[in-house]
Amino acid sequence: MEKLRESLHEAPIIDKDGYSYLVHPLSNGVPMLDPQLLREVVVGVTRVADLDVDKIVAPEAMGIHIATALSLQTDIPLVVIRKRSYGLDEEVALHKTTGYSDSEMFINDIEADDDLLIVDDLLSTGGTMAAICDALDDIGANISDIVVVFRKVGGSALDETDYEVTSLLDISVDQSGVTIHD
Ligand SMILES: O=P(O)(O)OC[C@H]1O[C@H](OP(=O)(O)OP(=O)(O)O)[C@H](O)[C@@H]1O
Ligand SMILES: Nc1ncnc2[nH]cnc12
Repeated sequence: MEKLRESLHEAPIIDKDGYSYLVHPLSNGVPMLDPQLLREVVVGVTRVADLDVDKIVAPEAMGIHIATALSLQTDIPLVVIRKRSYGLDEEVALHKTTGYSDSEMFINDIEADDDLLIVDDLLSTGGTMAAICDALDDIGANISDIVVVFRKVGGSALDETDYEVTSLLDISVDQSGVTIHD
């Protein structure tokens, strides 16, 4: 994970009403995402993830490019959990909160008994992932694995659940920069 580590030292931090927010190619699409970095991440995910699944699931927006690259690499189909409703039959809505926002998301085309790998760029409060896991569980899907690129240390909403998250790097973020926790 050499490129991933290096990239964190160059990443700007912005203040979102007192919340230190990492601006990183994988988490924001800016600054420019180097294909070699994306490749390193996809290889990293394939090494740790359970790939014996029916579908890769990624939340809009910044899980999408990671999950797309992973889908191309593994031939596993991809479902995106969207921030907009399509009003399709069986669409499931969920409410998610992060450290700086509050919004709805919508799940389509996940069925009971689907085996799923959930992929996202970053886990912070865990508000997004916990809401997604609850909704997928209500549908009756089986969450086989959850992999994120970055996990902010210090505890998350997932700690109170049975779901385990694997991260490529554990980090903390404050105004002075990013610390990697090995
Ligand atoms: O653990 P949490 O506190 O829930 O934060 C993690 C979530 O926050 C970011 O998404 P965001 O909602 O900012 O949307 P984006 O992907 O469109 O940037 C990130 O991509 C994760 O999905
Ligand atoms: N890019 C980011 N940096 C820090 N915390 C976050 N929580 C969600 N996205 C984040």
